[in-house]
Order: sequence, then structure tokens, then C-alpha cells
Amino acid sequence: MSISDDFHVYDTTLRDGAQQEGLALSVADKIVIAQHLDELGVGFIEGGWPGAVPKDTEFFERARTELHLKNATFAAFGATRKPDTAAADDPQVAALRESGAGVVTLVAKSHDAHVERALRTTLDENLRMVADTVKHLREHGQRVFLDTEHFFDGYRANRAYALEVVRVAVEAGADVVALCDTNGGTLPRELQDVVRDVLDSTGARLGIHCHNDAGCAVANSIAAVEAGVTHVQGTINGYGERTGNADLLAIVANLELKREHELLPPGNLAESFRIAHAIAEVTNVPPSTRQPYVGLSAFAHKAGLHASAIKVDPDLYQHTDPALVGNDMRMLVSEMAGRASVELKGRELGFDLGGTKADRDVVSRVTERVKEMESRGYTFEAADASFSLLLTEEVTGKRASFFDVESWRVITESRADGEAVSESTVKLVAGGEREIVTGEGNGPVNALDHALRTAIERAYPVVNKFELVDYKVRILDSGHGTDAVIRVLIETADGEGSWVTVGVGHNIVEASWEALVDGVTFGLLRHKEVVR
Ligand SMILES: CC(=O)SCCNC(=O)CCNC(=O)[C@H](O)C(C)(C)COP(=O)(O)OP(=O)(O)OC[C@H]1O[C@@H](n2cnc3c(N)ncnc32)[C@H](O)[C@@H]1OP(=O)(O)O
Ligand SMILES: CC(=O)C(=O)O
Repeated sequence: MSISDDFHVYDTTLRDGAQQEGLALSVADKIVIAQHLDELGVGFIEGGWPGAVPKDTEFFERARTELHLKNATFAAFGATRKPDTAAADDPQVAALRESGAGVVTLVAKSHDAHVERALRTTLDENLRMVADTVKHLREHGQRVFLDTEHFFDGYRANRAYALEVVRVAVEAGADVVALCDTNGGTLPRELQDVVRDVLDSTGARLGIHCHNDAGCAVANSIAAVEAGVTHVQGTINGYGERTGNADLLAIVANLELKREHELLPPGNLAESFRIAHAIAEVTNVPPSTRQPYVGLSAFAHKAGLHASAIKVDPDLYQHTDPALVGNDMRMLVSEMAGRASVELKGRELGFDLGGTKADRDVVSRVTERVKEMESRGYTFEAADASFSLLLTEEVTGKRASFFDVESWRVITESRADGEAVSESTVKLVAGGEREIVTGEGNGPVNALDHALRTAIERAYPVVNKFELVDYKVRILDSGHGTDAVIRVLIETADGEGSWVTVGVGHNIVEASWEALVDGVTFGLLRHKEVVR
């Protein structure tokens, strides 16, 4: 059952979203995504094109027994009957009928040139294809929506014919006619004028389906709603053919937060962030950090002047409260930080630095050090753990340290079997004991990581939980060739969370060692080991 039939939130992630380059969903993936969509509370889930794509046929079969939707109705997508064939005899129409979906969304041509050149039939026969197929499915008890492909381009080329397709579909029993900006090139004002004309001329219940080729898919969808459409199609994370479809979560957030529509069940908008990221895990497409509302950077503030105003009131630099979509505000500390950025970041990390003159001095020193270090290649916005160590150092007056390193070295040897293996030796004092440890690895950083953690494990057994999970190298100032500055970011995890540290140097191993030591040090602080 749809939440509300007054306004349709129609998701096509599993059909048009799956048309994105590089995105390939298994049937099991589609089932998991459908569960997330239903939990979010969309009204309709377009599951695919049964009869054309074997996985989609299987999806509808399995969905019937495996999915018990609370909020959504499934829609099966497919084309109108072939030219000069009875709808009842068309095997693809049969697949739609037999899909078990409560709704069939038929794609139909509404642009005269497409009818004549792509379908290779007459304008009249295309109208009969629409009417026959809609009637046939209605007679079999299915609700029918019609997607009018290339509607806006078709309207420009032959308004009368485009409108006739809409009228014929409604007369035959289609509940909704979705106007599709298939090539995604229409701009909002023109789109709105067309929607108004179609509403006035046909009285049809209209929907909108936009692509993002001109960067206007969300704006066009909102413009269409403002002009009177009551059914809006889109995909999670804006997946879709070419530059993608309209991002459904952004549309819903805009309409709920800025136009007072109630589209999802109460409270569900705040699930947007979680569900967008959960679906990105399934699609295996890295989520864009800059995605409106649900991107990791959507409420991340870098500029010092922004932070200083946010300190007074977050609304001064945010268009909405991130919590409403399940996201969080974050402060980024970098060379562009001012004292307010450092103070707010400190608060995020558990340091209250707003009060005394001593606090203000700490904030000023940290701000200066960050700017100076970033000018040498460090970056703190991606390395919260290194920033936290720097801040702790300025607050307590000493660098957190659990061991004294005497020396380290690493060699890489090419062996007779052609394998290159690295071996390192680390000498240090930890827990009052001098340790001399060697470590092997498939590369120098791996070998150093093993040796370092082995050398301190007697004093701090918790390091056995630590694991280096990501390692990124960036050559800064690459014009200097092998003399360039190298920045290394290391992510360390302990099974409960992860943290990132940074190291910089002219030597990649030296930069890595700095990031490794910070990584272990921050991990020990996290586990409340006592600093010497
Ligand atoms: C705008 C959109 O995104 S619509 C969704 C598009 N999605 C897909 O295409 C994914 C699934 N598609 C498929 O599996 C295949 O393309 C199929 C099964 C639909 C068709 O495959 P094939 O029969 O091998 O033909 P092909 O892919 O070359 O398409 C051309 C045929 O489709 C017909 N066709 C094109 N558009 C339409 C339409 N809107 N309605 C009905 N038929 C259409 C053409 O007339 C041509 O038919 P013909 O071979 O009888 O002359
Ligand atoms: C139907 C569809 O996906 C389109 O016209 O873009």
C-alpha cells in the first residue's frame, strides 16, 4: 500500500538507476535495496523490466515470496506492445502482466521523430499501441502509469502530438502520465511552462521523470511539482544512465523541508543519510561526499569565517539542520581555519576551549601551528587523529608518547623467486624495557608496522587489535621529481572504529613512519592507556 495516493514518491533505482555505467546489481542486491526503499517509506518501487532482463523477471518472482512491503507498491516497467501486434499476443506485455506487480509503468514514445525513426511506425499506430496496452493491463486488474519518453523534446517538435499521447493514455485508463526529460536537457522555466500547458490542456494526473544532463534534474523535478505534478520519480544517490536521474532524496528533502509536503512516514526523512549510504554499500559505488543533504561534506565547514559565524548560530552557514536528514555538522581544520574552527573542532573532539585566557592562547597556538604545518604539506581535515594529538599537546604542554624510539630501518630485498620482501628493525624503549624487533612485510610500510606493533605489544597488548586498513600517498609539488614532498595518510582500525593520521617528508618511508607512530599513539590514547 502506498503511504498516500495524493502524492507519489516513485523510486526507479532498481530500473533506471541500474542503467548507470559501472553499476551491476544481482537479484539479491535488488532485494536488499528494495527493503531499504520500503523502510525509507517511498510509495512505489520500480523493480525492473521483467521479460526483457532475466534478472528482473527473477526479481519479481522472488519479491512475491521474499518481500513483504510495509509502505511501497512494486511497479514493473516495460514498453507498449509492438507495432501491429495485439497486446494480448505480445510476450513482453505478458511478462508485465505476469510479474505480479500492482502497477505497470509503460514507456511510450511521445516524440513524433522517435515514433517514425526509432519505432519505425506511424503516429496513429503509436497512439493505438498506447491505448491497447493500457486497456489490456487495466482489464487484467493492473494499475497503469505511463512514462512518456522524450516528452519535452517531443512537445517542442510537435506539441499537438505530444498532448495527444497524454490524452489517449488517460482515456485508456492510465492513472498517471509521467512526463520524461529523457535526454535531460530541459531547463526549469521551460519545463514548468510545458507542465502547466499539459495540465491545462489534458487535465491528466501528471508525474515527472528527470535526467541530470544539464545539472537540473532536482530543480526540474521541484519546478514540476510547483507547477502541479503529484508524482515524482527519481533514484537514490541520483544513480542512472549517463549523468544520472534526479536524486530522489534531495527532491523529497526539499519538498518536505522547504515546501511543507509530507511525503515519507513521519520521522523517516531522518533515515535519509543512513539509507543512502547503506544502498551505496550494496551498489558498491562510492558515495559522493558532495551530494546534497546526505553527502559526508554536505554540512562540513572549512573556512574560518564560516566557523566563526557557526559558533554564534549554525543556521548562519547552513540551509537546514543536518539532523533532519540524519547527517551531522562537522568542522574541518586546515590552513583556512581561524580560531573559531579550532575551538569548534576541539569541542567535537571533547576539549572545551571556549572559556579562559589560557584556552584562548591554546586555540591561537594550534591555529598558527596548523597553518604553518599545512604550508609544509600536512593536511588535518582528513586526519582528525593527528589534529587531536596536536591539540592534546598544546593543551597538556607535552606530546602524548608511550615509547621512545632509538632507531628504525627498513630494507627491501628481491629474492631468487622474484618476490620482493621488506624487512625492518625497530629499536625502542616501551614499558621500561628496551626492545629490538624485526618485522617482515610485503612492502616497507607493512614491515615497519609489524615491527613497531611487535616492539610495543608487551607493554601495550591492545595494539594487537590495531590494523592498518588504508594507506594513501600523495606527491605534493611533483615538479621536483624524486625530491618532491610526500604526504601519507594512514587509517588504523581497532574493530570498534578507525582513525586517520598524517605524515609528511621528502622520503616516503619517513612520512609513513610519522603517520604510523601517530596512528599507534592515538589508538593507545583511545584505549585509555596512560601516557608516560
Ligand atoms: C528511456 C529509457 O531508459 S527506457 C528503458 C530502456 N531500458 C532498456 O533498454 C533495458 C532493457 N532492454 C532490453 O533488454 C532490450 O533492449 C529489449 C529486450 C527491450 C529490446 O531488445 P531487442 O529486441 O534486441 O532490440 P533493441 O535493443 O535493438 O531495440 C530495438 C527494438 O525496440 C523497439 N523499441 C524502441 N523503443 C521502444 C519503445 N519505447 N516501445 C516499444 N518498442 C520500442 C524498436 O522499434 C526495435 O524493435 P524491432 O527490433 O522490432 O524493430
Ligand atoms: C522512461 C525513462 O527512463 C526516460 O524517459 O528517461
